[in-house]
Amino acid sequence: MTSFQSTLGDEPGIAEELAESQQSISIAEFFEKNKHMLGFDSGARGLVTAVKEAVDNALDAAEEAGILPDVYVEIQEAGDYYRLIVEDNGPGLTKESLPKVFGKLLYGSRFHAREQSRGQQGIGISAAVLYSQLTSGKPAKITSRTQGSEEAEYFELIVDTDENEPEISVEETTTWDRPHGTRIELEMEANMRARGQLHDYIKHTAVVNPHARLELREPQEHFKFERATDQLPEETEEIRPHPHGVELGTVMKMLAATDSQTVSGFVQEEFTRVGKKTADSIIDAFRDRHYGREMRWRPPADHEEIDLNAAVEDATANKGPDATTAFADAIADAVADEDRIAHHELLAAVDSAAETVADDHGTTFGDTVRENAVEAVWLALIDASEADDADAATGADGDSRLVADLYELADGATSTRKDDETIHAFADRLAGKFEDLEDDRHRLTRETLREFVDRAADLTEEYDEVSFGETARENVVEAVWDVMATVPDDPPLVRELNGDRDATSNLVDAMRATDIMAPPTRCLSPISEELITAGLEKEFDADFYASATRDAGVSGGDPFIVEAGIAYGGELSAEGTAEVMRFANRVPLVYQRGACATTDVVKSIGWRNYGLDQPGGSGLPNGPVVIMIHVASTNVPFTSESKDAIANVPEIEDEIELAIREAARDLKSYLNKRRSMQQRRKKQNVLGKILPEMATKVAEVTGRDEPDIDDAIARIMNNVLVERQTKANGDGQAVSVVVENNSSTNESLEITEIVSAEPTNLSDGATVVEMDGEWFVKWEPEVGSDDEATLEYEVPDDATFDLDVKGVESEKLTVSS
Ligand SMILES: Nc1ncnc2c1ncn2[C@@H]1O[C@H](COP(=O)(O)OP(=O)(O)OP(=O)(O)O)[C@@H](O)[C@H]1O
Repeated sequence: MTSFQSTLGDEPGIAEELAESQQSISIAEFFEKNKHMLGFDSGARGLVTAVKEAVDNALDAAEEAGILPDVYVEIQEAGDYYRLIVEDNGPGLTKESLPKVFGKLLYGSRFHAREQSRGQQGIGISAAVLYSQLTSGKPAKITSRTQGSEEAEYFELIVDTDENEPEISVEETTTWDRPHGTRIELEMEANMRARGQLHDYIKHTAVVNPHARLELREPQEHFKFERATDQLPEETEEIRPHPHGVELGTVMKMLAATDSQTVSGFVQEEFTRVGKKTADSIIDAFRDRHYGREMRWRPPADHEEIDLNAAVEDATANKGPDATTAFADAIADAVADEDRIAHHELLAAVDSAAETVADDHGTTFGDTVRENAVEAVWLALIDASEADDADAATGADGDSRLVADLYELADGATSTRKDDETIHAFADRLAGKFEDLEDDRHRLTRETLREFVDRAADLTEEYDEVSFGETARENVVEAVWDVMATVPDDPPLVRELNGDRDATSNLVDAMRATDIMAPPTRCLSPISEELITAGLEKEFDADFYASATRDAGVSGGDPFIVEAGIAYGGELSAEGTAEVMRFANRVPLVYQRGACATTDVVKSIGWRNYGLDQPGGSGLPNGPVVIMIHVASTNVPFTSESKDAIANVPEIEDEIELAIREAARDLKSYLNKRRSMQQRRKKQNVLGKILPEMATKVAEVTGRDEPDIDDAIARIMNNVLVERQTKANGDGQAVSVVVENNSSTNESLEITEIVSAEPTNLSDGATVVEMDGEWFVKWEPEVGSDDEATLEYEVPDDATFDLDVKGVESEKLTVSS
């Protein structure tokens, strides 16, 4: 039976017919259909996204111009629609760029800049315009006034989705009371169901942007967040990409575009943190990959009957006996001086011998003589047998020198469990591979070396019935590669590399393998530990706050910094799981929590280790905790264009984890301390109840005075005891404050006596301040463990006192006055 498919190709013109319906799609048309990708999937969400795009742009623009941002957001009900107005005091937009910014997707100033900014793609605000025109049919109304201009520009426009170009309906100049800035008015089908997310976005934006003034007026509520500081975030600078993490395709593009001619110039010019020395290291690593290394063999030992002098002399003709001997001696000495020697090193030694001897003897040693000498010595090194004593006795040939040399390397690199015979058989096979090499300089890449080792190991396993596992193989490769020499060949020029995928891939590998200083962080603007804590304190009434800012890392050539903060206890809700606050480049992320790398990392941490409750030992911890994470990067890897969630990039996840753990360690010590203080308090309460009863009983039985309970409690609890004693002294009284440190640590205290009369005869170290008829007498004694300090003064008889002690937690302190 003939199938439909098999006849399809026979019909003439069908491919042509199909081809006719193929056409390119404009990016605007694409996003018109796929608005969910940009965060405009519903009316509720669309409104939040539009606010976010406009506010992020306003903050970016003002900061870039060095202006403290002032952003006003208003949402009005407008019949069937909502009207969104966002006004900023930024630098404004020129008449030429304005229509494109709002009426063309993928148009912006940040896509190519390696500098931290909220905006990245050049899609955000034009997508909001697109969403508004799609749902309300109304154009966007934009007013903008640039600094110093008399008038403002006013436009009404939409995105022409066929062309992805702005379609302007109104264009005029107007007056505006703001000296500079931009005002956007969009109408859209929307609702306020995502009010919570909207408030969170504005509130959290205020937390991490304390230099901004933000106002939100919506149909039901009105918020104003005043500036908490006049300090703009440190200005960021654009940087070049870092060599760690740039992709192959990017480097190929960069090679095509660069003005540099050499690879050294290219890496220094186009990348950050690459100077001459680093460029040299990159080029060495590149040579290893591109050209391979040359094997270095051991020079002959004394017991080996290898006469390099004779070899050179035999190979040298017509130079006269003296010059020939001197030439041979110089080469043999140079070889003997090396631990190991590679072919190109031998070449250099022969050249140097030729120059010296030529000067001394007035003869020249041309290329042919030199080549003959190199060949003769090299053959002697790699071809000869090593006649050891045993062989000499039996007259048998020893192993080849290569076998002996490789045997030693392999023996040192493999476990002692492998017997001599196995290693020997392996070395023999590996040496055979070197001998078979077409390149008699014994030059090979690491991959080829690995193939040689694998082949030799496979054969050894097969014929000698022993195992030669992965670790042993890799160790042998490492040991041999280690003694091999990087070749001195010049790297290809940029024009030769350009378009050569394999060679460029070697360069990319070389850049990644080279130790290079972390990228400069002046392109980033982290919030800082201090401001994270301040922000959390402002927002959450907790008992404890911790924060951590990590050093910069690199991902995809872009530097990034991760910061974390934790708030615990206090007024935070103890019910349910921890609240996770996510930020990227100071922008709160309000959607897609479950798809975000930050959430994944928080869930993967064993929070029980840090003193939090975590059912099942994984997932979000329970309790009164807020965990805040900020990822700052010149290019945050979002999971989608709507920039809701950070992708699972391993280097970034590692740093997120380290930042959280750093803050969590502080939380753990706080919780541990709190727990031990709670136990102390419990114990002290019990003692405080039992001891007085016992004291009374003991006094009754013995007929003595009741002992001092405070003293006893302080000693049992290992507390610091501060006790005031007074004694009559003529007209007045002598006061001593005794500090008894029963704890196991040294303590620094701040002790203040507030006295109603002027004190005299103060003991050393006291300071006195009089205020409104009260004298504040202050000492700051350091009291060692098990030590005591006595602070003294005198006052008139009728004086009253008040003792205040600081520097020791209340649970570890007993004050008796
Ligand atoms: N309020 C504003 N004041 C001054 N310039 C602005 C303003 N809004 C936008 N721009 C300029 O317009 C460009 C495009 O903005 P758009 O929101 O489309 O993209 P973006 O912010 O660069 O990136 P993303 O798509 O990630 O939001 C910005 O890069 C910026 O140069």
